[in-house]
Amino acid sequence: MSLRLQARELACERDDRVLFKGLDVTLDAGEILCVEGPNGSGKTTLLKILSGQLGDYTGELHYRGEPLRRCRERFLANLLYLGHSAGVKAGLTALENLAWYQALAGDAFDEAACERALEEIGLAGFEDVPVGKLSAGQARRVALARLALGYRELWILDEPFTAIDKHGVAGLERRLLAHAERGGSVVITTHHALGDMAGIRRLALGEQGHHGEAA
Ligand SMILES: Nc1ncnc2c1ncn2[C@@H]1O[C@H](COP(=O)(O)OP(=O)(O)OP(=O)(O)O)[C@@H](O)[C@H]1O
Repeated sequence: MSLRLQARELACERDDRVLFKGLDVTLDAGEILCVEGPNGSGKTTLLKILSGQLGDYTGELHYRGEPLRRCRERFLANLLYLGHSAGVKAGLTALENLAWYQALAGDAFDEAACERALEEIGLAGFEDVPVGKLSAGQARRVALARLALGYRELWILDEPFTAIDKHGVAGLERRLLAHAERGGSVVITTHHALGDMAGIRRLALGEQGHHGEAA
């Protein structure tokens, strides 16, 4: 398995409070890492650091053995980051949102692929509905449809299960496993208890000791 993402001695403070320090994270191809911890323990902050969105931390971050700052473009081309909020445009339809994502990623608009992604995520028939008129769970599903749009080897997903029903959660868990099986990697935070996902690694932040990594 090739080493994909490696963080060494990461430390981050907010308002003079240490969120974590001495944190080592490694993520190989085919691995799923679940970052756990109570509210405010730094999960979102860590995911933002790992996805190259924050600079105010100390420690080292490497992607495929190279310092991230030296290969940022290649790293971003291989990354799919889904943030805490659904991050969808309320004034655009479900289909237009996916077209927008594709354009942002520098991909050509592929209407058939977008429709397929929406169907896979349970939104067949809602393609032309403005996202502002969808339910919270449906809007989240529009964001999640990006997981089926093109291939990115690294997924960093912040609370992707928010507002998703039981059936949708099971489908998303299957999608994560399938991604790992084909060599993709995932870093995920969730307050949702993940189902029986063999091989998942866990990283505990917060009260368990802010830098303990469990197998
Ligand atoms: N830009 C910022 N400026 C100041 N403090 C911040 C900033 N971003 C986050 N924090 C603080 O850092 C702490 C960790 O926030 P973070 O969002 O990483 O926690 P979390 O573990 O993801 O929480 P939750 O489970 O509630 O989503 C919080 O106390 C938050 O107020």
